[in-house]
Amino acid sequence: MSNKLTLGLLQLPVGKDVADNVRRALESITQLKANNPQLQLAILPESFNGPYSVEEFGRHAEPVPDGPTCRALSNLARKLGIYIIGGSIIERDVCNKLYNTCTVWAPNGQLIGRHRKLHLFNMNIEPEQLGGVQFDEGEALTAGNELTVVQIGAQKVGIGICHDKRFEELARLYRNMGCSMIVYPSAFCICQGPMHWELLQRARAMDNQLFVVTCAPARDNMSGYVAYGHSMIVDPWARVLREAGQGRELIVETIDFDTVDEVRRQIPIYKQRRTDIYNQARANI
Ligand SMILES: O=C(O)CCC(=O)C(=O)O
Repeated sequence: MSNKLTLGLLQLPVGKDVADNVRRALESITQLKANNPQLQLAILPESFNGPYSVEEFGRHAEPVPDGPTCRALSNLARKLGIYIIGGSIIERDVCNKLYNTCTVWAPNGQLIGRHRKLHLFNMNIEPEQLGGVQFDEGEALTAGNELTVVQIGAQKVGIGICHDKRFEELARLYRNMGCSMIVYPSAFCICQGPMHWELLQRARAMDNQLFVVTCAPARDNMSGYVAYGHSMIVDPWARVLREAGQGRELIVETIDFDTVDEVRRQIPIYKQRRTDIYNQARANI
């Protein structure tokens, strides 16, 4: 099996109307595939079908996988014969709990992964700091409890959502589970984005020697939560391979997973780790 994968990042605007957002996502993926027949995987942003807002989550929540957005993604994956990492949507479960959920679809339209955001975004940066940001997803959402690894072609891919990328233990576990790429649909805002967005991705890529990919919404200065944009592909050397700007942008890139082995062979930190010492120290904390 080829060690290459052609993926597309769809940095799309997200408005108030769910049907419009979904239609735009479907049309954009269809167009991207028409222009790039080699496309194998399309990736959407966090909360791609509705506003990223604690007050609005309940309004646009849907069942997974039996809601209209999931059905549309499944049909499109099958029609185009590609994988889709469906950014995230707000999921309403049978007990009426809400989750920030990423669904992953195979080229036959089957659901192969459902990741409920593990680390809910909770931050209170004071206004003096770069405009500040106050956000607490926990006011409306419940955190997931499971890691999610999906098989995409020959690769194992770990899934996280936005704030999940701040937690290096999660990325480490994905690496230990055999992943060669982690995909984080995301929506950082313009406050902490410039400080931490690229750094976090490069750090996760460097520590774990794998590809790190994010897809963010396009910036809308009039929305309540102004997204940073800058969807990105970072390679296992921790180099930024591709980076979007702030507006609507579609990126297509073919990545070569031989780079993963190349880096792991040349900088063999995983053979050098002193887990004996770490475990001993951990037991004494
Ligand atoms: O961790 C951050 O700084 C931002 C997180 C975020 O925007 C999110 O989880 O949606």
